[in-house]
Amino acid sequence: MNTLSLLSPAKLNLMLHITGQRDDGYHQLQTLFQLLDYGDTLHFQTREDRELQLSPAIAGVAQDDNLIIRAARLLQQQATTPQGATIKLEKVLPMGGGIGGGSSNAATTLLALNQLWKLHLSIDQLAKLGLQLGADVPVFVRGHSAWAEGVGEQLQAIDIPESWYFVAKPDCEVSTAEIFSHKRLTRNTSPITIAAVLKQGGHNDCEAVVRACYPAVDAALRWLDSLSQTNDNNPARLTGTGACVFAQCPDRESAEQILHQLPNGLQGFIAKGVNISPTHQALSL
Ligand SMILES: C[C@@](CO)(OP(=O)(O)O)[C@H](O)COP(=O)(O)OP(=O)(O)OC[C@H]1O[C@@H](n2ccc(N)nc2=O)[C@H](O)[C@@H]1O
Ligand SMILES: Nc1ncnc2c1ncn2[C@@H]1O[C@H](COP(=O)(O)OP(=O)(O)O)[C@@H](O)[C@H]1O
Repeated sequence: MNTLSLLSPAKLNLMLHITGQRDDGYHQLQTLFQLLDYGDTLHFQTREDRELQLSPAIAGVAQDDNLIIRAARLLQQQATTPQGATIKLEKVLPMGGGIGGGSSNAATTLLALNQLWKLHLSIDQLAKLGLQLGADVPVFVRGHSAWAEGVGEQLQAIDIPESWYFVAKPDCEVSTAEIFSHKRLTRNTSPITIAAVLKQGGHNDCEAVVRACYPAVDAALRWLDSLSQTNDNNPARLTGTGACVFAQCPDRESAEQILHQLPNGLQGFIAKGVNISPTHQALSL
C-alpha cells in the first residue's frame, strides 16, 4: 500500500472555562473537545526521494508554514526515513475559526505517514510530536472526544452523546493570542468536574471578549440564538477563541433547517458529533 485518502475532521469546544494563568502567561483551561464527522480530505502518496509536495497551496500560508508540511518534516526528522510524499488537500473547513482545521491536518498527516512509511511510532509518540506543532494537535492524534485540562495538554478520552451540530463562520478571523492577552478576559472561573459539565453544561469564557471585539461574531450568535431558542435547542456558543459559532441540534433535520436560513456573510455546515475520529475509523486504530 502506498496511497491513503483520509478525512481530517473539525472539532468544537463544547465549553471552555479559564481557571487561571501560569507564570509564563499561558492560561489554564478546562474544555470539552467534541470531534465532528466533517472535515477536509487529505490524499497521500509515498515517494522514494524524500521530497514533500503539497497541492493546492493555501492562499496566505507559505508552503513551509503549512501544518501538513511541518508535520511531515517533523516525522521525517524524527524517524530518519528515506521516503517522501505527494499530498493533495481538499480544504472545506474555514480557517482561523476555532474548529481546529490546521491542527487536524497536522494530526492526520502524522497518522497517515506513520502508517505509509511503516515507522511504527506509537500514538503517544505521535501526540508528543504533535504538541510541538500546536496545542490542539494531540486531541486529533489521539482521535477521541476528550476532556482537557492544564493548558489544554492533559487529555482524558470521554464519550459524549453524539448530537448533531450547526456551525457558522462569521466573516472575520479571531487572533487567539489577542483574546488571551485581553485585559477584560475572565481568568478566574472555579474549576468544575467532568460529571458536573456533562450534567449541567458549561460556557465559553472567551465569548464576552470576542463578542465585544468582533461585531460579526456577536451578530452571528444573536441570529443563531434566536433560531435555536425557537427550535428549543441549546443556546448558541462560540468554539475555542472563535470566530465560529455553533448550536447543538436535536436531529439532522433541525440542523439542516438552520443551514437553509443562513444569512449573507456567514459560511455554514452541519455535522454529527463523533466520539471516535473518522481518521482513526479509516485507519482501524
Ligand atoms: C484555546 C484553544 C482551544 O481549542 O483555542 P482555538 O485555537 O481552538 O480557538 C486552543 O487550545 C489554542 O490552541 P492554539 O491555537 O494552538 O494556540 P497556540 O498557538 O498554542 O497559542 C496562541 C497564543 O494563545 C495564548 N494561549 C494559548 C493557549 C493557552 N492555553 N493559553 C494561552 O494563553 C498564548 O499567548 C499563545 O501564544
Ligand atoms: N493546513 C492548514 N490548514 C489550515 N490552517 C493552516 C494550515 N497550515 C497552517 N495554517 C495556519 O494556521 C492558522 C490556524 O488554523 P486553524 O487550525 O484552521 O484555526 P484555529 O486554530 O482557529 O482552529 C490558519 O489561519 C493558517 O494561517
